Amino acid sequence: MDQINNIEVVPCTNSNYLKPFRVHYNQNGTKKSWDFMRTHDSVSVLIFNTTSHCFVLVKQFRPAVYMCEWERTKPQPHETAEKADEGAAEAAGPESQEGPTVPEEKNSPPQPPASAGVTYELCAGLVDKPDLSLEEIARQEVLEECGYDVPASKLRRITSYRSGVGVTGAKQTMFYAEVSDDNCVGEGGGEPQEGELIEVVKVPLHEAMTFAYDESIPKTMGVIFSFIWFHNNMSPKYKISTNV
Ligand SMILES: Nc1nc(=O)c2ncn([C@@H]3O[C@H](COP(=O)(O)OP(=O)(O)O[C@H]4O[C@H](CO)[C@@H](O)[C@H](O)[C@H]4O)[C@@H](O)[C@H]3O)c2[nH]1
Ligand SMILES: [Mg+2]
Repeated sequence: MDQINNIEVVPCTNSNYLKPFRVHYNQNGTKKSWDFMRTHDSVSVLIFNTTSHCFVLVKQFRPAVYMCEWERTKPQPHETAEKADEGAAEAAGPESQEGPTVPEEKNSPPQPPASAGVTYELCAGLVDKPDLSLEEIARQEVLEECGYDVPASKLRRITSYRSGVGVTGAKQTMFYAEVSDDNCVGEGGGEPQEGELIEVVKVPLHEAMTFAYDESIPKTMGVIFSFIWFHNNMSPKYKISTNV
């Protein structure tokens, strides 16, 4: 289990990963504006191991998810005794540009466990290498994060879609990779020099649909969609019956 401590939230003024903007525009004669972030597009890969009949997922600590959980478990302003500060606190908000915020204030509940920020995801990565094809980026992620060496030509494109239409509008392209134990050349786990701490986890095929709809298991939409895609497109080949 990861140890998460010394948390401090500060304004993000300069990032290699996201840039906030405000766009002004006229829509059908009405003046409007919208705040959004520019980020990288991404790829994700549904990996199915034909030796063990398991899906191969990754599990990792996501700071953004953790901070959402923290916010959710914090008492609402009307529940705190600090009525006088309420207006200012509400106007500024923890993520405002006013300066650093340490979430651990008096009256705050104890810090949530690290597990509150850990999610199950498809193997995925940012499209941040302009000279590489999406397939090649996906191939590298499968190797780095999950330890399977599969040629880019064996990746089947499932579809692409917009992730986060309100905030980023970024496109994610999803692939399917069939692997066997023979393709396993390492443990995966991500690039330690990039600070990635990824756990590779297997979900048996016969448990996939229950897993997909179990709300107590935090996961991405990609996991749910791809399991259903497999169910609709590949299940006959693997002769399974699932109860959805
Ligand atoms: N975001 C960020 N902020 C930092 O401050 C920050 N500091 C370092 N990094 C580094 O950026 C790299 C990001 O890793 P990946 O290329 O594997 O991309 P993912 O984070 O897996 O994101 C994909 O998968 C997600 C799940 O399906 C989707 O939601 C995303 O759309 C999709 O891109 C890692 O080396 C990480 O150490 C940061 N990354
Ligand atoms: Mg990744």
